[in-house]
Amino acid sequence: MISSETGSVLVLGGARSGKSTFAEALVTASGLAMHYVATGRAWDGEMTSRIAEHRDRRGGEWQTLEEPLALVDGLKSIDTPDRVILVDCLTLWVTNLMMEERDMAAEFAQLAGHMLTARAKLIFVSNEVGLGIVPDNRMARDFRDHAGRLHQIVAAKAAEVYFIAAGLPLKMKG
Ligand SMILES: Nc1nc2c(ncn2[C@@H]2O[C@H](COP(=O)(O)OP(=O)(O)OP(=O)(O)O)[C@@H](O)[C@H]2O)c(=O)[nH]1
Repeated sequence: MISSETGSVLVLGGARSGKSTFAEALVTASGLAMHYVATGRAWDGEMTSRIAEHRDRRGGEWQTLEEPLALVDGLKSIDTPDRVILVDCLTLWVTNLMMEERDMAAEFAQLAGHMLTARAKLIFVSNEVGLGIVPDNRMARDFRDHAGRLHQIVAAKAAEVYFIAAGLPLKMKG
């Protein structure tokens, strides 16, 4: 039997699959105060314009928190039951943790622990990066493995899990 331990949601999909738009719609439908936790960084002009596009789409009703590394601390700082928090996205968080050579298992365990006690509704967006051919460099293989492990941890705790492809959601859990 598939079980869940929290009211959280995980939304997985490929690049430009429509996963962020789908997750944003879940947030809007919740009727709760809308918070966006961005793990991305504007490291170049292209990312800056992608971020600007996201901000325009969200509009002024959202509160945005940028937490490239201290994701759990960020989530704890706004953890009240009247809030829904969209975390976009777990894979960029994994990238940032790897760049800083953090203890991945410890970071993932901390997030899983927070999911069990969170009072806010949590919606996680992440890239499914494990479907292609085996990457030819070690770092990309490690990244793919860390992301896969994190997805399993978060999916096990989540009440609902969706996979998005071509803008269409497939409900996998809940
Ligand atoms: N720093 C920061 N990053 C943001 C903000 N809004 C969005 N982002 C980042 O922008 C990233 C999404 O970029 P895109 O490349 O457009 O998304 P995508 O995954 O290709 O496309 P979708 O599947 O449609 O979501 C997210 O992972 C966020 O971390 C913001 O206000 N500040």
